[in-house]
Amino acid sequence: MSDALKHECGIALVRLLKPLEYYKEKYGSAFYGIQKMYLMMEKQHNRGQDGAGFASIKLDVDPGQRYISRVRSNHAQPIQDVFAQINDRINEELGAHPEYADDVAAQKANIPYIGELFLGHVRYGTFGKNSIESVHPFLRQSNWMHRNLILAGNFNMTNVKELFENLVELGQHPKEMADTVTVMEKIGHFLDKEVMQLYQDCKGEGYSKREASPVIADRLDIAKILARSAKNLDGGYAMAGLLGHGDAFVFRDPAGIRPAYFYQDDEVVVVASERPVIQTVFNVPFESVQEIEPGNALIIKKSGKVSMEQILEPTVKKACSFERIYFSRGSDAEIYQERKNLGKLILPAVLKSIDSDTDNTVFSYIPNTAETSFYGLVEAAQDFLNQRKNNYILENRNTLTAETLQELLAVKIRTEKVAIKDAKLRTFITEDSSRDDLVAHVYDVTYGVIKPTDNLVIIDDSIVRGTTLKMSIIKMMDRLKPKRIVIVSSAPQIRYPDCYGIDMAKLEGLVAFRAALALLKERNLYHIVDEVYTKCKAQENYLDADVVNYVTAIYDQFTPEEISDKIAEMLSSPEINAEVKIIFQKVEDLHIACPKNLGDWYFTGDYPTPGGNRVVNRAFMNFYEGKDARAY
Ligand SMILES: NC(=O)CC[C@H](N)C(=O)O
Repeated sequence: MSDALKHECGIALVRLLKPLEYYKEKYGSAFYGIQKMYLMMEKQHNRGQDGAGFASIKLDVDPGQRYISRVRSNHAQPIQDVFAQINDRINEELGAHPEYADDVAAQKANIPYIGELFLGHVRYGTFGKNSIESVHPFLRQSNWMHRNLILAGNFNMTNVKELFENLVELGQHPKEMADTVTVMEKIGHFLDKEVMQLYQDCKGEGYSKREASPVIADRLDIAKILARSAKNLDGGYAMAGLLGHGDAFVFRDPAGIRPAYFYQDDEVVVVASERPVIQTVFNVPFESVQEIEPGNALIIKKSGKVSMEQILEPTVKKACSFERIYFSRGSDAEIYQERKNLGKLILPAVLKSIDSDTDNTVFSYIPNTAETSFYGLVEAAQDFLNQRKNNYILENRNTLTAETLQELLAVKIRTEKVAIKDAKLRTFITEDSSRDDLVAHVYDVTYGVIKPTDNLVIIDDSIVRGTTLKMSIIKMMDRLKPKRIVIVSSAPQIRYPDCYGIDMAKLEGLVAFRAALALLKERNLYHIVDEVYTKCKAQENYLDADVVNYVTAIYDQFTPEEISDKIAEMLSSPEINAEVKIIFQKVEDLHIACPKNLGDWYFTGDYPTPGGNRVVNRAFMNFYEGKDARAY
């Protein structure tokens, strides 16, 4: 994506099912779990670079011994920083105590971070700021082992404010309004309740307080706690939690908006936000990694018992399609094919834009995430060309000479690496004066491969704000003096805000929205903007279930092509000599390419939870009232 879009988070959970000695013997180190966590987090760095955090739990320790460790960082390279801290500390201890080297029991007793249960997180915030306090995992401490709660999630709730109010209604006094704290305190509240209940039961059965503690831990019904806590949640989430004594869970929203995958054998249980992370780090095949089903929680009891339990009734599955288009790594077997299909399916529109003149067209892509859809586009273009050659040969088979046949077969689809991101330049971009010129050079171009008679087709994953296209890419492409620049977006037009984990909560930032406004103005239809506002305003105090997305009226007046053409016009400027065209994927084709991820609210306004309609209304009102704020 040429626009920097802050998005996503990644979770990583590992539970070692065997005693630590086993890993020392088999893999040469009792720090096996930490090493795996490092890899799992690094392999998800694409999901978040605002911050990273790690927590670990040692099972079965004696009172007085530390059993929970946590490190968080919001430094420039947060994952590196977290593991540098962990490494330093471990090496310090091992250096000071050479006798620990082969003594796993001593390592576990004396060195932090080593343990049997781990939770990691990489963050791009969608709520609050990027302070260290906002970095996951969050920790709710207690002197009772089983009441310690550690939480990390890839999530965004549309109703955090309401959830926060609920806590206050319960008499609580949360010390901050971070969304993760709110969710954690909610789970914490029901955890406390469950513990109380179990304690009463134990008491009735004649257990002493001390005896009751492990019995409570054993009997804790995680599914019940989660079901109570999740009742009013409205959002997209994959929430991972650990309890101090060693239970763990990962719980996914009922529409399956946010992703969560797991793997299990007799040594480990592993959860991550992306499948290939688990495949690579544990060297296991595609089929052995499964999805946590929507509305379900994977529950790992301290005993090692693993179960999948339904927490909430699943709704229609609307897994986020942006995961497939852009966020998740394309190394996933399915995602790789899906991205290629996105490229393939858009070829007809591309051919139309270049009058099928493939001889005078160079195909390229904007690095790096669009590379896979580029391969798909080019394969489809090759098929098209072959078909054309076929037809020609069949039609002219009587007159064809060896030379013309050779000439014909030599014709190829022209592909070049035209745009190269010059990442280093970004750090200079500070001052406002001459900023535009600097920004223009964020992308470098390859000279000498484009002729003035050529079309230049560039595929990108998606176009959000269009700023980089306007300020840099199109300007730099124009220096190559093509006849026409065709920008191809493998995603449809982004028309509506996200409220489920992508930090895209403002309408006026979206180039499609600005284009629609411009068209409304041009055609003297701007009164529709006022009408939409009035309708949104009237719904302000409605229950979420009753709110309708009226913002669709802004787009309803126009065909997608009209909006695309307007976007092209807005991204071009008088000094650009080439004709600029923009093509977006059709929503129907997106669904054909990515059939398992039908969540498309940012393209269609079709939100999978009632809170989504409230958010899009709020976003519109924020725009209309000139408020620069997130809409949830
Ligand atoms: N992208 C995410 O999943 C963010 C998680 C959470 N909402 C935060 O801001 O910390």
